[in-house]
Amino acid sequence: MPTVILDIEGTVCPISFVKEVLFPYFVKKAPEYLDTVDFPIKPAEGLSTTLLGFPEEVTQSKEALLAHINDLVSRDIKDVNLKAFQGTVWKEGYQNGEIKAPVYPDAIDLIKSDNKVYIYSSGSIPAQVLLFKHVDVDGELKDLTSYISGYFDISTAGYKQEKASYEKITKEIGQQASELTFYSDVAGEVDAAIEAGLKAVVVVRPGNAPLAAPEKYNIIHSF
Ligand SMILES: CSCCC(=O)C(=O)COP(=O)(O)O
Ligand SMILES: [Mg+2]
Repeated sequence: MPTVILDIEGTVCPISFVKEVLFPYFVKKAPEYLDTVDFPIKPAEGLSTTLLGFPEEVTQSKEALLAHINDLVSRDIKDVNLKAFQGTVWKEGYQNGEIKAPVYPDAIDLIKSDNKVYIYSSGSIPAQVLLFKHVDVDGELKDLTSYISGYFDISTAGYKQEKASYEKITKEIGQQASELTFYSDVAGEVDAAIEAGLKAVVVVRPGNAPLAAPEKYNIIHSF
């Protein structure tokens, strides 16, 4: 049974879903969440623990923290604390039906196939699970999590353009690197996976950034 590792944004769902739905939802809701904690933030349970991961100088006031968070979002910085906070906020949107994940039909077919499927995204693992629990299939919500063997994010595996992250994932999965195929829209991620000995394929979807050197890669437009 082949084993595949799938990126999310730009691979199994459109980049526009992340940039035009998930990020704006987070930016709109984040202030309300910050209203639930006292500033300067002190060690406590729940959201405060996540927020204390941000640099100390920005956890002194709501205004400073919001400015920092909005800056990270606008530059699409893959920051562990930001990703954890985003997952917390998106949970509300998925649960109240405002957010549904537009996973490409061919990606749904792959996930439901005989392949062993793992996910590796910069989005936090709780955010990944929410996404695959709330997949929009012709207007109906479907939960695909039972088809997924495991999840990796930047807090568990490391950054996606680093060879060591794929070595760690290979060890966790417990197969030879050469038996694993990683799919991503980002050439730097595919390069890192190949360096670690995995097979890797670039997925080109509508709206993805153009590749600088397409001739270097195995490319697909759908699974
Ligand atoms: C649950 S993924 C949400 C999107 C996100 O925050 C992100 O950073 C996607 O990055 P990817 O590694 O999937 O391209
Ligand atoms: Mg991606």
